[in-house]
Amino acid sequence: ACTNASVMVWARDPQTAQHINEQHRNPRYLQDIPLPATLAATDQPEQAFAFLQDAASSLIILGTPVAAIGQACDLLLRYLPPANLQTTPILWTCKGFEQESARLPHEVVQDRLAKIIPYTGVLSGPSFAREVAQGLPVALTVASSHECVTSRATAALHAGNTRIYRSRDVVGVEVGGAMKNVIAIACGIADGLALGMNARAALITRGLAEMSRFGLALGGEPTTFSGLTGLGDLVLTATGDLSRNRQVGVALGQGQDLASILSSGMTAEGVRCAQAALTRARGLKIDMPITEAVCAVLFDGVPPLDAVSRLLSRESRSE
Ligand SMILES: NC(=O)C1=CN([C@@H]2O[C@H](COP(=O)(O)OP(=O)(O)OC[C@H]3O[C@@H](n4cnc5c(N)ncnc54)[C@H](OP(=O)(O)O)[C@@H]3O)[C@@H](O)[C@H]2O)C=CC1
Ligand SMILES: O=C(CO)COP(=O)(O)O
Repeated sequence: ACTNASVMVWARDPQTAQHINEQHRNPRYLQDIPLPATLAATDQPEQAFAFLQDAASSLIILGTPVAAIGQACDLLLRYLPPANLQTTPILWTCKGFEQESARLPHEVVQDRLAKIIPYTGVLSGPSFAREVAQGLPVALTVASSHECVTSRATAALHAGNTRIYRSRDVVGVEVGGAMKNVIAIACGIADGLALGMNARAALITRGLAEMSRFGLALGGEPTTFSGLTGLGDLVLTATGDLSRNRQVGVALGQGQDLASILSSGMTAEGVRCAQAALTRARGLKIDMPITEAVCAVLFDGVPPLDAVSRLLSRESRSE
């Protein structure tokens, strides 16, 4: 979707890789969208990394959910050629907190790669995969503490209908990406209950306040939360029907139970990370009423309307 650069996809499923090479479509995701002729796939990590011949101009993007980011790092450590270790930037796209450890993706990556692979960063922002694959306009942020990472990512991805903005605020960008999913579930619940557009606007605005409070406490910068990866992605996910997190919320609001909603195997990172985010926020003494309400509905069997009543019955406060 970005440039005419050659792209090699590593897929863990050999049949998926074969199908991509032969049919130029992904049989599992967005099957209706033809893939560019410059994109090839393999299930062999050695073959994927051998593709990175020009270490100076290559870029690796880890496109897995948060739950697999540690495994993806292990794969890099095992198979990335020595020439690439100190030169090729690694970006990830996942949005959330790790379920068991409540760590942000960069904390997982740092733990695994820091001493061996220095150049890492996060790619985030409002970007439904379907629209990106269709080549529609999109603006994203790449954040890293290394300028060489943001400039390489910009050189590789900023083209045509794709705009790349640069940031140094990895924490703020990751907190925005994680929390917008949780708030999108809350907005979906409100819409599933037909509570109206005023309620949705209130949840987005107070959700942004919640995201910002939490993000600042974790070390993010204030302006990041009004940017693409904060407000931008929050508005997209909370209001756009392509959002899987929003879809989960709508179904809950309409009375379906969580197990049946997730039975298709759909990825909804907000479900996976809401409890971890809450645990981490409590440790920092940050008040997160909307996240608490979402967790109560997801995990404690609280009926959606009761969770809304709890939110509404909170004491009045200054904005
Ligand atoms: N979809 C979207 O619009 C956007 C998603 N994101 C974020 O990016 C991340 C990924 O999202 P998305 O692509 O939608 O998720 P999906 O679950 O739809 O796809 C994830 C991909 O990761 C692969 N994968 C999962 N686990 C592993 C593993 N252990 N080892 C190797 N590969 C693995 C899957 O392989 P397999 O097919 O074999 O299961 C699949 O190809 C999420 O955190 C999401 O929030 C960010 C921006 C937009
Ligand atoms: O992150 C996304 C858009 O930026 C995709 O949102 P969902 O994971 O809710 O589909």
